[in-house]
Amino acid sequence: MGVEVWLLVAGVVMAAWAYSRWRHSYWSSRGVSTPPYLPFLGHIHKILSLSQSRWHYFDEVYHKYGGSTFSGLYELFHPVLMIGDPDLLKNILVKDFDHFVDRRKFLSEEGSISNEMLINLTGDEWKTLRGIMSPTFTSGKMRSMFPLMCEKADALVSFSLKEAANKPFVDMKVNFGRFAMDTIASCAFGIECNSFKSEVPEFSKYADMFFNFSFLTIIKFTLFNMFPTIGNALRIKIDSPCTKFFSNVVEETIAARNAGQRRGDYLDLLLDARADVNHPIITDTSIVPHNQSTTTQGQTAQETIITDTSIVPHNQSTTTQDRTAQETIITDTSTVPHNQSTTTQDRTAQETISHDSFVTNVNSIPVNHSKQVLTSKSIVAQSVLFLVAGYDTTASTLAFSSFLLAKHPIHQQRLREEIKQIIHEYGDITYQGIMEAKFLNACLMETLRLYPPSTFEERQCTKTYKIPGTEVTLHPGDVVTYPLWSLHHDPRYWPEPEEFQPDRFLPENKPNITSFTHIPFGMGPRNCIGMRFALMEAKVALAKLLLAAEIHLDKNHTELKTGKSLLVLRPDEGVNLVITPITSNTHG
Ligand code: HEM
Repeated sequence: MGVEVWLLVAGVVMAAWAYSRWRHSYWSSRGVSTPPYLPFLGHIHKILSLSQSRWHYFDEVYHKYGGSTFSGLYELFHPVLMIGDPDLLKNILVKDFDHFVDRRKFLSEEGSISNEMLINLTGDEWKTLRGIMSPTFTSGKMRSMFPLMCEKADALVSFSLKEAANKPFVDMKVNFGRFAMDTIASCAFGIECNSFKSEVPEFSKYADMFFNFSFLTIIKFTLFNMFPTIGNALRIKIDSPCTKFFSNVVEETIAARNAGQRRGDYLDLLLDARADVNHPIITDTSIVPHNQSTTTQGQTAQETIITDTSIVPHNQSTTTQDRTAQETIITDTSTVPHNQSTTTQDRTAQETISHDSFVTNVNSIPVNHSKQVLTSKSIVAQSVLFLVAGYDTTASTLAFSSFLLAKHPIHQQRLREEIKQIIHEYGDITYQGIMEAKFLNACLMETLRLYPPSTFEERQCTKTYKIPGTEVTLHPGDVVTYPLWSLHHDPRYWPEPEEFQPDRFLPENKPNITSFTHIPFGMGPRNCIGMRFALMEAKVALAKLLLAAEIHLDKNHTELKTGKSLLVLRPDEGVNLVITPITSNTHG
């Protein structure tokens, strides 16, 4: 090769290197420090590492590179800001939410229903859909789903006891998975998947696929999202076969509903939004709770929503429609202040899910009613999302909590005593009793602190935003990530952070908790929409299980392994427990 060619190659390399340096000066030019990074790659090799889960790398950034306040990262050239300061998070997730309404879109191939799921929607589309879906999770709806949850929990207990009679230990992760799937399918869609009746439950098998990301899938996914046009041109497929399976199930169920079988459940809410938003149809209101203010059987879905939102004070001056929109949104933010007029159990519901007492400015997130019409595809998308989003998260939470309670028999016995006390008071496991069970709530909160299924979350900046108290300005498109796992394990907020100490979450100790350091469901108007549902079903399952059996660690499975799954936190090798039935003599 001639000298000219070498010079040309050297010139191209230097220009590329200078370009990379320029792109990677995004954070330093704004006064934000960054962990060491590689030219061109930035931090992507760390974020997508095969040898280390993402939350472990984030924890390193949090502790070593300023992430506990904020630290700049690059996914190739794309800037991502990690924010670990609870006060700043409060601003981003709640106070200045209107600058961070969106999450980064994670696209799948063109035409995929994943692109239409709530989790992926942005701006007005998200607001409208969230407003439609939220009424599924009001306290009234939870109360009406309670008997179904109890039925599924009974099935879980008898199945687990039967297994325990024939095996030295039972993998409770698998059984909680069956329970979570049966509960969601039954409560939201009236589908009976009978997971306890088959050796390999079909629904759980497909839902598992959704979460078993191989490294190749993550690479394909990342590249596709960085270069969607190329991804589509190359016809890269990201959707897992599970999406097709669940779509078919939902489509069949919708066909049955169209033929007249209505239940007033989640699916009907979506179908009503498709049918005619001003005159929604509820032909069978059996699942809708009876309320004092309910007048006629044929009341509209919107009226039903209003009667459900008993935890929110009604603003006399708003019109019915406005009130519905506001209440719909208020009820799903865990930041609503306690109100004098709320009933005991509703207040407990709020306390269960929040230690924060400041207001989200819901008026800043208006809902446009005229657009509340869903396409059939969107309905299928939200239904599939419901099935998969609530499955692994809830099953893992239950598996982790059962492991921790087996490891700490004193807490297990204390919890059992609390449940017996509730039965003594209410005659049975009731909605109200469960809502008032403080130690049960504390055990779940502490489990979610130690093992949050989602270890980090994101928001995308939608309007130019100066981070309060700094000179740093974020621009539309910048991504903010918050390290849930690190906040939950930070010894500054949680003394002896690795210890299972449920008492931290008892009402008398809640003043010691720093706001925004325990956020397993996220926070603010875009928090987890299924939080109440997940907590209620987890509480019912734990209560029923501990009442019927003692759980112990198996001697060969005393350690919990996590970290194989690179994105979500779950027990890698199940949770194998020895289950000993409690006879009726020892029961009372
Ligand atoms: C223990 C169980 C669960 C945990 C720990 C959990 C956690 C989370 C977290 C951390 C987020 C993101 C919040 C944020 O960005 O601030 C989220 C969002 C979401 N979750 Fe859950 N979740 C659970 C159960 C459920 C259930 C049962 C459902 C459905 C019934 C569900 C449906 C969703 C949906 C649809 C979103 C997206 C909300 C939106 O973008 O508006 N989750 N969840």
